[in-house]
Order: sequence, then structure tokens, then C-alpha cells
Amino acid sequence: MTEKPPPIPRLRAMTGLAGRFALIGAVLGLLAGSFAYVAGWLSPGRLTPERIVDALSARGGDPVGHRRNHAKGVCFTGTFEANGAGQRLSAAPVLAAGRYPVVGRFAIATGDPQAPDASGRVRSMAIRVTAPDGQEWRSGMNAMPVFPLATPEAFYEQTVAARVDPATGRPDPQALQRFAAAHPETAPFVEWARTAPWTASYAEESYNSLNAFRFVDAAGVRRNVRWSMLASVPQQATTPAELAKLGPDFLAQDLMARLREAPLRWNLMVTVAEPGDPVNDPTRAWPSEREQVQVGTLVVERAEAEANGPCRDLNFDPLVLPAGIEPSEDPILLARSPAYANSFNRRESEAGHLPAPRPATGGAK
Ligand code: HEM
Repeated sequence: MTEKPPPIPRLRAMTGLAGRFALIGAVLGLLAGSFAYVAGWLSPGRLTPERIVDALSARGGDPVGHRRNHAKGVCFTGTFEANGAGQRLSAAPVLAAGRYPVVGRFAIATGDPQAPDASGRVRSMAIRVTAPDGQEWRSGMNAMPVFPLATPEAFYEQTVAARVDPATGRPDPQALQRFAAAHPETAPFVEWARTAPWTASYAEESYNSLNAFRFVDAAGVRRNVRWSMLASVPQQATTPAELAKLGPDFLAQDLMARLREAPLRWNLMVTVAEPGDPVNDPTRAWPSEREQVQVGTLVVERAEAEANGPCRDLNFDPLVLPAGIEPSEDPILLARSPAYANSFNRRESEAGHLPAPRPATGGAK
């Protein structure tokens, strides 16, 4: 039997090198494949954050330099005063009795940063509460009791159906009707939009998490919850026709006028689900008799125009949560985080179109 001569050192070095190149090539190929997968190139029909935000951007004119949804808003700063009652439900540091700084934003759910305020049926409050150890609780809440849709796919389809037809300046009514007929789950939201009073003030609205989350107490016990910021200013019902007479920007003007007189307060109420309550479907409200715990008060002290305000470069990603608060498996909630990141990346990279030059200190967050 003849033995194979050992490879000469140079050849051995080369085969070693070829092996390493092959490995690097394989790793690069895998990486490229994963990027292509995430970007949706391998399955053009798949719904990606990019496609959702493209659809939001295409409803009217693309709001370059602005949020692709809730594009018109105003920044605020204030304090969350936790009373400690929330600690029974969650070990989150911002629920331990104490006062924590807040940066927030009120907005209307529109794709147009110049939309007249009277056109905004859905108003919102977003907050970032920071604990002394740096942990943050970010939350985006809307002033309606339920969300219209239960899946990101339905959200996407509705956004496409609501696209403004350049010929008429309005969405195609037939496309909207077809969408509504195919989505009976929108009924509770539609009923709210038809019957709930319109108000002339962000201060008169209460704001709801709509998605469910999980509170984890110090012993590791998990409970399904939703939360609401309850207004302390009574509602004064008005009509869209009356609101239109107040000019396009009455919401920010009203907020600033009120804050020149005194701070504004909202009570943070946590609602605890019972077994069987729908946790992964924000179109369905929970029964009104569920346990509610008031865990603190949001005190809004100061409002500033968004153009150069402290909320402009913030992403109120609802999955930035402190230890003690976890997401549910609600597909809408899980789709929000990557869509907000995509919208955030677009607007932050459109520096020339930002509402005002970026301040010298402090970048995007
Ligand atoms: C699949 C469902 C949803 C999608 C794709 C979506 C998408 C978006 C996007 C892209 C933004 C702009 C983010 C940014 O540039 O910072 C936004 C803002 C916002 N969304 Fe949603 N959203 C969804 C569902 C919801 C739900 C269920 C709520 C519940 C309350 C909500 C509340 C808000 C609020 C409050 C803002 C404004 C945040 C701010 O003031 O910066 N969204 N949404």
C-alpha cells in the first residue's frame, strides 16, 4: 500500500485558506439570505414593516421628516407620581412610590403634519417615564376604547383602502366599503367614532393602551393588564363644525393656554384581566367590572412645539418596557415596534426635512 505524501506546506496553507474563504463565503451568504428574508425580497407578498410604513406614507403626500402616522403633534414634559399601589402587580421601578421624569407627545392620528385639528378623530398621548436606574417605560395610547383591527395584515389593507385618490382628493368610498364589509371586527370602533363626543382639548381626553401587556410582580406572578390615562378635566362635548371654526391648530393652542394657568393631571389606571378575557385582540373590550388599580398620576407641566421639542427625536416604541412589564402575544402590539422603528429611521435620516434643525447636543433616541 502506498501512502499519500503529506501536502507540501504551501499547498496546505492554500487549502486552509480556501477552507476559510469558503466558510466566510458561507457566512456572508447566510447573512445576505437573512437580510433578503427580513427585507421581504424572498417573498414579495409577505407583510414587512417596510411595506406597512410605505402604505402609511402613501395615504396622501409622504410626510417626509415626520412620523408616518400620528404626524401632527406637540411635545410635553412632566412627572409621573407613582403612589406605590402598582407594586402589588408589577416590580417595574417606575411603579414604586416616587416621582419620575416624563417626556411625552400629544398627537392626532393622521399622515399629514399640516392636517387641521378638527379632522383628527383619534387623538393620542405617548410617554416615556424614566426610573432612577435608567429603565424606561414607553407607551403610546389612543383616545378610543378599542382598536379597529386585530391583525397587522388588516391594518395594512385598511391603510391601502384609505389612500387618497389624487383625482378626487378623497379615498375611494367603494374601497372603504369593501374593506368594512370584509372586517366586521371594526364595528365597536366605528360605533365609538360615530357616537363619542368630540372635544376641543387634549386635556379632556382619556388615553388607552388598547393592547394588553403582562405585569410581573416581585414573586414572578404574571397578570394580563391594559392601562388608561384618565383625564381629570370634565369633557365639554362639541361638534366637528364648531371645531373647524377654532382654526387648524386649536389643540396645541388650548394645551399651552391651559398649562400657562396650571399643570394638567391624568390618573393612570391599570385594569386586570380575568381568565378567558381576550388578551391578543385589541378590537375587544374587557368587561367593565374588571379589577382596576390606580397606580399614580401623570402631571403634565410644560408643552413645546414639536419642531424643536424634546419628543421630536424620540420613538415611543411600545416594546421599550422595564423589568416587571412584558408584552402580550397580541400580533398588533408585536407589529408596532418594527413599524415604529422603520418610521423613526426614515424621519431621522431626512434631516433636511425635519421640522427644525437638530439641536447641537442630543441626537436621536
Ligand atoms: C399594526 C398596527 C399599528 C401600526 C403599523 C402602527 C404604526 C405607527 C407608526 C409607524 C407610527 C409613527 C412612529 C414614529 O415615527 O415614531 C405610529 C404612531 C403612534 N401609534 Fe401606532 N400603529 C399601530 C397600532 C397602534 C395601536 C394599537 C396603538 C394603541 C394605542 C397605537 C398608538 C400610536 C401612538 C400613540 C402613536 C404616536 C406616538 C408619538 O406621539 O410619537 N398604534 N403608529
